[in-house]
Amino acid sequence: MATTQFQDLAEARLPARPLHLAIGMFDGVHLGHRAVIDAAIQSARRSGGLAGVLTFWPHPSVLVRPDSPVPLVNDPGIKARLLAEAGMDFIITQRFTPGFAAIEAADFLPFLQKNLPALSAIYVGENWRYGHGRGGDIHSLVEDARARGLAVVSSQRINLNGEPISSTRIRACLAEGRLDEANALLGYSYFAEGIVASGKALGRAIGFPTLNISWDPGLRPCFGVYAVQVTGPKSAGRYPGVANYGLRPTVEQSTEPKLEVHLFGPCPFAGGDKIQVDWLRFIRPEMKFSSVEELTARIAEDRAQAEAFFKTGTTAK
Ligand SMILES: Cc1cc2nc3c(=O)[nH]c(=O)nc-3n(C[C@H](O)[C@H](O)[C@H](O)COP(=O)(O)O)c2cc1C
Ligand SMILES: Nc1ncnc2c1ncn2[C@@H]1O[C@H](COP(=O)(O)OP(=O)(O)OP(=O)(O)O)[C@@H](O)[C@H]1O
Repeated sequence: MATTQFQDLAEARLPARPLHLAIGMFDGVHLGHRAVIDAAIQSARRSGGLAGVLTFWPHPSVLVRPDSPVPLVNDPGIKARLLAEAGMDFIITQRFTPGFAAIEAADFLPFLQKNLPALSAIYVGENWRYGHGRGGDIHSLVEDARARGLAVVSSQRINLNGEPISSTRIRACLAEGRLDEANALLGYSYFAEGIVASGKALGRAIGFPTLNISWDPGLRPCFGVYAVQVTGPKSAGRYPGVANYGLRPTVEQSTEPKLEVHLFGPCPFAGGDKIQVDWLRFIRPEMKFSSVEELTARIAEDRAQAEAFFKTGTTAK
């Protein structure tokens, strides 16, 4: 079944089948989120109901502290795609307006039931908070739900290496170049999706042609060099390469980071193609070199390290 998307609870028109609703921001759709999502999907499949997600846009921090909102791992389109791939039947991206934020915890379930009369069960993590000022918690939720004939399925916090998995932890890993940990927490390889644009063609001149990708993530990962794998429209293959994400201080003065990928083999992609770049291993931080020759020599080393990673799973020389 194709996933149906709604921009607001008030617009959700769903068949009269029991609704199993997972609720949260789900930025990154990480392994902890998957526990909540999978519980909803399994119950829906067992009971002949529908599984859906109630998520929000923008992030609540945009209202609470507009000067420093939380930078997001996923834009709403990517998040919806990940949730659809997980098996969700519907996704409601509720606008997080001042009016919505003002709903008191005690009024939250009545509000949900008014918009989703077939609501049967709610799926959240045990630490989930809701309502104005995050006034409601799992205890109030269970109590209110029982009184209203709703089930609550709460997932225990999933940990990695003894620490809870969270979007916050993943953001810190990505920003600090701890890509292996970020990927382990996500349960998939962090990726960028964008359109191939034309570069300055200096890459070709120095022997390392690159695909320049238009990509402007909310959360900017650590500027640096990564072993990557590219997929795109022209062929079913996965193309290994080495990427730089950053400001390219050796060759330009810019404040807007760019993502560029040098593929090891022939490149089947051209300007205008939409490609996905999976980030597999952090190699080094971006640096300012004193000459293009020094940069070129270093890129040759980066390429060798990335090739070694694809052959042996390690980047050690
Ligand atoms: C593997 C790799 C590593 C790179 N590392 C750096 C770096 O540390 N510092 C930097 O200023 N530019 C770095 N670059 C960016 C180069 O400056 C850039 O690829 C080159 O100028 C070509 O740009 P163009 O494709 O827009 O012509 C790197 C590029 C690649 C492919
Ligand atoms: N590690 C986890 N284990 C189980 N459930 C989780 C875990 N992390 C989040 N959840 C649940 O998934 C839903 C979406 O969570 P939310 O996006 O608020 O999580 P988060 O990853 O903790 O984000 P942040 O770090 O930005 O606060 C919520 O119901 C939440 O309780």
